[in-house]
Amino acid sequence: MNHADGTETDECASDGDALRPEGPPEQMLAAREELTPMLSQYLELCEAHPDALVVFQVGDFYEAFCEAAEEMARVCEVTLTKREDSTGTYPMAGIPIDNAASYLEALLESGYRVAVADQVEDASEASGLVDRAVTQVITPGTVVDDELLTDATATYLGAVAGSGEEAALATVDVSTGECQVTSGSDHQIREEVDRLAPAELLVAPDAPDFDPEYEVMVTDADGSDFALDAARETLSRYVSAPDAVVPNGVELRAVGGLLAYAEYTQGDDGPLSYVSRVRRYDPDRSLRLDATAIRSLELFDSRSPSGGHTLVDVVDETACALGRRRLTAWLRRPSVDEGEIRRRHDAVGELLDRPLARETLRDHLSTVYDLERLVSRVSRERANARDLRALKTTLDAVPEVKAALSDVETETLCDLRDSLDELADVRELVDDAIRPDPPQEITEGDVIREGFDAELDDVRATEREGREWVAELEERERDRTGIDSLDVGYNQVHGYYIEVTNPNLDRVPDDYTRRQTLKNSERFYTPELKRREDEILSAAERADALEYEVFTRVRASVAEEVERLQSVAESLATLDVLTAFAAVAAGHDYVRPEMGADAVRIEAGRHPVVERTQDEFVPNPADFSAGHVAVVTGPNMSGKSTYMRQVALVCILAQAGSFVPAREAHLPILDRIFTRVGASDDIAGGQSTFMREMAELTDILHDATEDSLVLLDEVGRGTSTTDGLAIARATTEFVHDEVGATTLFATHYHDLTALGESLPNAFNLHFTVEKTEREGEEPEVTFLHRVADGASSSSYGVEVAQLAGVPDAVVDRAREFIGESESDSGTTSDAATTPTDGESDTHAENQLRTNGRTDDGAEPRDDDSPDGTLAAYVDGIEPDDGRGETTATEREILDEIRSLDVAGTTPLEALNTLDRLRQRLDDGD
Ligand SMILES: Nc1ncnc2c1ncn2[C@@H]1O[C@H](COP(=O)(O)OP(=O)(O)OP(=O)(O)O)[C@@H](O)[C@H]1O
Repeated sequence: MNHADGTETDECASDGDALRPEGPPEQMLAAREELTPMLSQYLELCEAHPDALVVFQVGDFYEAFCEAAEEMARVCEVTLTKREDSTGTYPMAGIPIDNAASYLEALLESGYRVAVADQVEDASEASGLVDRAVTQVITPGTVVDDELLTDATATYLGAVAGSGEEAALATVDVSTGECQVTSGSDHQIREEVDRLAPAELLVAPDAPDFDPEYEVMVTDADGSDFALDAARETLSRYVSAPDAVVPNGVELRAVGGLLAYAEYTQGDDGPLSYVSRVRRYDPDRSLRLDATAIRSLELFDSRSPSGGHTLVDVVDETACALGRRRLTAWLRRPSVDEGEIRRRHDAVGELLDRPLARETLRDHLSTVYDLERLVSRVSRERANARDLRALKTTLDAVPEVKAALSDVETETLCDLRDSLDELADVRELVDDAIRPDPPQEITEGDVIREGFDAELDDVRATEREGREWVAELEERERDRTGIDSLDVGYNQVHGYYIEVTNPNLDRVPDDYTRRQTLKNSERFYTPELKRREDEILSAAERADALEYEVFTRVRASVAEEVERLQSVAESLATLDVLTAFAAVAAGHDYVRPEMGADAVRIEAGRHPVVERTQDEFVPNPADFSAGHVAVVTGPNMSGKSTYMRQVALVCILAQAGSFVPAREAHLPILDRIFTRVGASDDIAGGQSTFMREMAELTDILHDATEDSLVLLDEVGRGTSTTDGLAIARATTEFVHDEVGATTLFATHYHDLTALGESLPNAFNLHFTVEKTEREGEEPEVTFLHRVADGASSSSYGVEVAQLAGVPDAVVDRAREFIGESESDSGTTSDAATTPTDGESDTHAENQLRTNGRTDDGAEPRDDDSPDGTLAAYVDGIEPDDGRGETTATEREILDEIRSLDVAGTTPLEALNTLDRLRQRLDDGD
C-alpha cells in the first residue's frame, strides 16, 4: 500500500531525509521576500497544493525546483540543472510538455500526486509575468488523459466514510463520469473496496483505517468535505434534490467528499459536468464475488507468473472500449435478477441465431470510439477537433446499428433499438462545423469548415485574397522591372520580401525599400506589399482566434447533450457485450443455461479458459443439489481444481448473461461464490499463509447462505496433517449442517471421503487415473481428467513426481518409503508429522485407521466431535502409540501444540518446534 501522506514515498526521497518534494520548498520560503516574481508564483502554487508535486510551465517545459526537481530528475531520469539569481541557486529539472505523459506516469507510479500549473495567458500578450494556474491535479484515481489511462478498464476514485454498521463507499470513474455509492457494515465496505479496487481511496476521518489488499494510494481526507452539510452542498451542484437522490446520510457524505476531491483535481473548474447522475446500489443485488474469489477464479488477472488467460480474455469478443468496460462490469457483478438474466440470454440467443445481423453489428460497433471518455472530455472542455470528429464517426454508427436491429424480436434488443437516439442534430453540427481531418491543435486554424461561420469566412477571404495578390506579385514585378530572376518570398523573421540578385540592383524601382542584405542579393518590400502583409497576418491571426472561438462554441453545444450521449454510450455498450456473448457462443459451442433450477446440473461442462489451452479437454458433468457437499478426491494433476473452478465459472458466465461451455446446463441463481484455494497456491505477504487461509475460511463460514456456492480446495493444507485434517472435517460438517451452501471440497485427505458416505447430504466424487503396469517396467499413470462417483483410492503423488521429471533415484526411494509405511501401517504413529502432500494421504489414512475411527466403521463425528465444533475436533485428537494408551510425554506435547500460536509462528520456528517435540517423543520412548 502506498500512503499519499508520504509514509511510503519517503523511500523515494533522493537523500532519504525528511524533506518532501511536495509542498513549498524550505529554501524558497526562507527567501520569500526577495524571490523573483516567477519563483514567488511557483512558491504560492506549491503552498496551495501542499500534497502534490507541482510542475510549472515555463515555455515548452514543465519545471520543478528544489527537492521536487531532485525527485523529478531521479524518477523521470532527466538532467538536474540549477537556476541562479540574486536570491540564490535553486536545483531545477524539466520535462518537455509535448512529451509529458510518460514522465507524469512515472511520477504517478512513484506515488505522487502531480499538480500541473499551466500558463493560462498568452505569453506574448502578458504584460510582465505570465499568469499561471493549476489546471489539474493528476492522481492515480483521477487520471483522465488518454495517454495515461492504460486501457479500456475503468479507473475508480473511491471515498469511504462512516464505520461500524454505517459505512459507505462512493466511487467515480473520472474518465467517464460513472458515479455510484453503496453502504453497509464496514466489513462489507472493505469487501467492496477490494472488489472494485479503486486506484485511489479517500478515507474520511470517521472511517476505520483502511488497508486494502492491493496496491492503492490511500489518502486520509480532510474531514470538512465529508461533513453532511458540505457534502449536500457539493452534491447539489450535480442533482437538484441531493437528499432525494441519496437519502442515506453516510452515503451522502461519501459522495460529497468524493466529488469535492474530484473537482479539486480538475483544477477547481467547478462541478464535473459529465457526472450527471449518482447511482445507489446494493451489492446484494448482484452475485457477490469478493476479491479472493475474483482472484482465485482468475476472472481478470492470471495467477500464472507468465500471465496466462483469464475469463475476461476468453469471452472478450467485444468490438469497442465501451463494450469491454461493460463486460468487465458484468463479470465483476453478475446479476441475481432472474428476469434480467433471462432477457440477456434471450438477446444472446437471438443474436446467435442471426449470424448476419451479429456480424453487421460487430462491424459497426468496431467503428465506435470510447464514447464515454469522449463525452467526458467534451464536457471538461478538453476535447479537441479530432475528438469531435471521433464523436461524429461514432454517432454515424448509430443509424447503422439501428438498421441492423430492424427486425429483432427479443425484448432487450427491441428496447435497445428503440431507445437508441441517433443524435442527428449533434452529428450534423459536428459535421458542418469541423473539418474531416483536423489537426491536433485547436488554436492554429484548419479546424472549422468553410461555410459554417460567416465572419470567419470573411476573414479567411481577406487572408486568401491577400495571399493571391502576393502570389501574383512576382509576375507583375518581373514585368514592371524587367528583372526575370526577381523572386517573391516569405520568411518568419522578415515577412514578405522581393529578392533581387546583385547584378540587377540598378534596375530596382524607387518604391522598393531595402529589408535585408544577403551575399548575392538584396531583399526589398514595397508599401503595398507591407500593407498586404499586415492585412494577411492580422487576418490569419484573427481567423485562428475566431476558429478557436467557433470551436469552443460548437464543443459547448455538444456538451449540452451529455445525457443523451451517455445514454447512447450505455446502449452501445450493452449491445456490444450481448453481441460478444453471441459470438463466443457461436465460436466455442456454448449453450443457453436454464436459470432458476434448484440444483447445479451441468452436462458435459467445460472450463472456459482451460479448454482453450488444451488440445483435448475432457468435459465433465455436475449434479449438485442445493446444500449438498461434494468431497472431491483424486491424484495431483487429475483435474480437481479445474473442475471446481469450471462449475463456478459456468455459474458466473450464466448470471452475467452469457451462454455457457456445456452441452446442457440448469442452474440456480446464486447469491455468492466463495473460494478458498490451497495455501501453497496463495502466497500473500504479511500474514502467515495459514492464518490467511483460516481468515478466508472464517468469512465463508459466516457469510455463506443456502444460495451460495462454496469451493474449498485443500483447506487445512497450510498446517500439520493432524490439524489440517481436523479442520477440514469440521469445516465440511459445519458447511453441511449449519450453512447449507452447495459446496465442492477438493482434498488430499482421503479420510474425508468417510464423511461423503456418512453425512446425508454429502457424497464423494473422484478423478480417475489409469495405471498401466507392464512387467519389468515402472507403472505408468495416465490422467483421464474424468470425474466419477465415489472416492479415489490412491494419490499417485510419486507417479506425478516421476512425470514431472524428479530424478529416478528419488522416485525409487520414495516408493521404498511408501512400501515401508504401508507395511508398517497400523503400528506407527508418526502420521501427524508427515510433511508432504504426496505422502500425506496414505499416512493420513493410516493414522485414522490406527485411531480406530474408520476401520471399525463407527460414525466418526459422534465419536470425535461431541458438539461438532472445530475446537472439539482438535481437542478430540489424541495420539496413539499402537498400544491404545497415551503417555504423559505425549499428553504434554499435545498440550503444547494446542497452545501454539500458529499464526504468529514463522516457518523456521515451526520447524524448530517440530524438531524439539519429535526429540522429546523419541526420548520419551
Ligand atoms: N477436464 C480436463 N480435460 C483436459 N485437461 C485437463 C482437465 N482438467 C484438468 N486438466 C489439465 O490438468 C492439469 C491439472 O489440473 P488441476 O490443477 O485441476 O489438477 P488438481 O487435481 O487440482 O491437481 P493438484 O491436486 O495437484 O492441485 C490442468 O492444468 C490441465 O492442464
